[in-house]
Amino acid sequence: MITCEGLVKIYKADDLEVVALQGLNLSVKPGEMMAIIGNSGSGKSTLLNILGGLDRPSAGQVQVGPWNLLKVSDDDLVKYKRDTVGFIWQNNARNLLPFLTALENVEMPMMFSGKLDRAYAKQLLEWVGLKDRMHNKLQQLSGGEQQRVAIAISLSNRPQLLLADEPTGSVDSRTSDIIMDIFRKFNRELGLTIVIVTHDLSLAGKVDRVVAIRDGLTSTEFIKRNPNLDHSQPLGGQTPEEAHEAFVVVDRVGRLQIPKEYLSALAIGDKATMEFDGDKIVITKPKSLEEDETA
Ligand SMILES: Nc1ncnc2c1ncn2[C@@H]1O[C@H](COP(=O)(O)OP(=O)(O)OP(=O)(O)O)[C@@H](O)[C@H]1O
Repeated sequence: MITCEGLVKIYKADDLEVVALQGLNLSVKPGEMMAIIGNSGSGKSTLLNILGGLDRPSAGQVQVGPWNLLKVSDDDLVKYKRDTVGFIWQNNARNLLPFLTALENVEMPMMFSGKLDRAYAKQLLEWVGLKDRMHNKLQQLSGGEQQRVAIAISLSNRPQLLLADEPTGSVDSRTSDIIMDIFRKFNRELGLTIVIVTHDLSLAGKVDRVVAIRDGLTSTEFIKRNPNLDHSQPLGGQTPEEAHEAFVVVDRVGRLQIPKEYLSALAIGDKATMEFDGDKIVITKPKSLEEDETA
């Protein structure tokens, strides 16, 4: 569904350049429900905005289904945003209208794209557990309920891909569990591909795969230990390490990222010695640094 190769995003402000993504690789299969985790400033939102067609990449490759998002024309990008992708933000005020009912809010994007389908709008609200509240105005709903309306809206045009930026960032842990269960239901029953961006490690146990981003690059990948695990059983509170098997990401040309804490523990600066030891590769501080530097 998604392939990013060597994805680069540079923001230019006055004379300053910020390299938010520096050659990121990522691949997401159709029907996968995965999370991208990283610290503040690691490039998560930048990646999601590019995948959602809200921002253009600077270089590299980014393909979502049949769409090449580096080369797509502005007109096609509008079609892509309308038909292929659904978006959920942490701050749902961005796509909700408080003076309309939940149902009217879900119908609004359908009207914009000329495909009003009231039965489907009602079905979506029922799926997110708001059957009895669909005629309430948004301002009469709680924050968690509004977030569920936002999920229904994001699916109103039947996208194949759902992108969620910190979807549980401003709700309590019970509501967070409800939202993750709703995502899982849509993933299973509609085959929806879901990419969730978060810095909340407790969401990790609820997805099939977690990709960690560090400094604009994918660094580590966590894959669920038992993919057949019943997803309806809450795994909340588990860290990626507990619920998943961890792998370091090795890109197509053999590059990998060594965690900063490992490098500083061994006082490795900009050079290291690498030895192949039959069945492992050993990375150590250079034995003869001076020799190395004069070479
Ligand atoms: N529009 C912009 N102009 C300039 N720099 C930007 C812009 N958007 C993001 N950046 C910079 O790019 C880097 C990555 O930002 P990004 O928002 O993608 O990180 P993030 O991982 O989503 O962080 P957070 O969790 O805090 O939202 C940061 O250094 C940020 O300051």
